[in-house]
Amino acid sequence: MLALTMGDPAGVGPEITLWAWHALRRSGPSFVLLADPDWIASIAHGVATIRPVASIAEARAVFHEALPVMAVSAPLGSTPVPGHPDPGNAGAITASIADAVRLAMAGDVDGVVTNPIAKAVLKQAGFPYPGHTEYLAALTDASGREVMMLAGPSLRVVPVTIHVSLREAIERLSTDEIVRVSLTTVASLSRDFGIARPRLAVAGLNPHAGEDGHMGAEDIDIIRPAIERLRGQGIDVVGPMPPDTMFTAPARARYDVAVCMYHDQALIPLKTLDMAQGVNVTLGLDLVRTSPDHGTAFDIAGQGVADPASLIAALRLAGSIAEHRKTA
Ligand SMILES: NC(=O)C1=CN([C@@H]2O[C@H](COP(=O)(O)OP(=O)(O)OC[C@H]3O[C@@H](n4cnc5c(N)ncnc54)[C@H](O)[C@@H]3O)[C@@H](O)[C@H]2O)C=CC1
Ligand SMILES: NCC(=O)COP(=O)(O)O
Repeated sequence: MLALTMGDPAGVGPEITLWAWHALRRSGPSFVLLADPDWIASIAHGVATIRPVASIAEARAVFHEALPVMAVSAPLGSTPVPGHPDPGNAGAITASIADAVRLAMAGDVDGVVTNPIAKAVLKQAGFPYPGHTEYLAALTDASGREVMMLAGPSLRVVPVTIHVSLREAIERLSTDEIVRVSLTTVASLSRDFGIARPRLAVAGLNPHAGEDGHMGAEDIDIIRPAIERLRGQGIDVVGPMPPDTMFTAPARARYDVAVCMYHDQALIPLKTLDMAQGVNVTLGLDLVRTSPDHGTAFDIAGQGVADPASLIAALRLAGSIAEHRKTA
């Protein structure tokens, strides 16, 4: 049993949740939605039967016949309108995440799957974190240990720096941080994905990975020493790879994960290749957390055209990681 957060209720989260339940109700993994049961029931439109539940045992018992919904510890500020986010709902959105984490840390659920939130909307309401990844780390006393991975059928990527400007990403890049992120990634691929000896490809930062220092010094001064340290620890690693050619099909066949230097270096190839099936996984925490790779998609919310595939993949991957951890 997994806990699924409500995300921004004005985004596509609610409708893809209904379709995800429809797709998984027989095969699982089972999940309980943390949201306002009356509001979800008002939008279910025959796609799903909604069942308010007060316990995980109850959720487990009803999942094959109804989508179990557990009330969030903070109420909605207003009735959600698709495509029109309201910062007044930030309290319920973030409480849904905190409630899910509590259930996971207590061992009541096997993991947390999050629906998309709009960072700017939460910021307007005073939410101090740049995204789920950092909030989940804070909630589980693991700040500084979190790592973001995006995994799809064609590619896995890990950005060393996450939700910061490009300028700040370059300033923050360090040998220690590349090593930390890489080691956490290796441990997770081995424990959570069953890859005994993961092969890492570390991206360069600059064009042509710096062209021997003629196009930037970071590849030589920061990235190469990290690769040498990782090799010294027995890790199968190559790099710094010229970023413009490391995502071609023949290059991808030679590694299990690309360690990238900044958010878009990682997420552009991932979403270009695997948008519909990509899953965001948080590594380095004491709980299992996945989410769809896409955002709130306010432009199409409520129109009945949102694709639930990435959320379904996120639920399946969380179930699979939880199983791997139980048997590890
Ligand atoms: N895990 C999370 O909570 C994430 C949240 N976001 C947030 O989402 C908000 C919007 O971000 P955008 O950059 O516009 O990205 P987005 O992923 O919401 O939308 C980009 C494009 O993809 C389409 N799209 C997204 N999901 C789709 C789906 N399930 N089916 C069909 N089409 C889909 C949208 O209609 C839009 O044209 C931002 O506030 C951002 O912070 C973005 C990424 C992840
Ligand atoms: N672009 C990925 C993203 O914004 C997801 O971040 P998070 O909310 O999972 O931390």
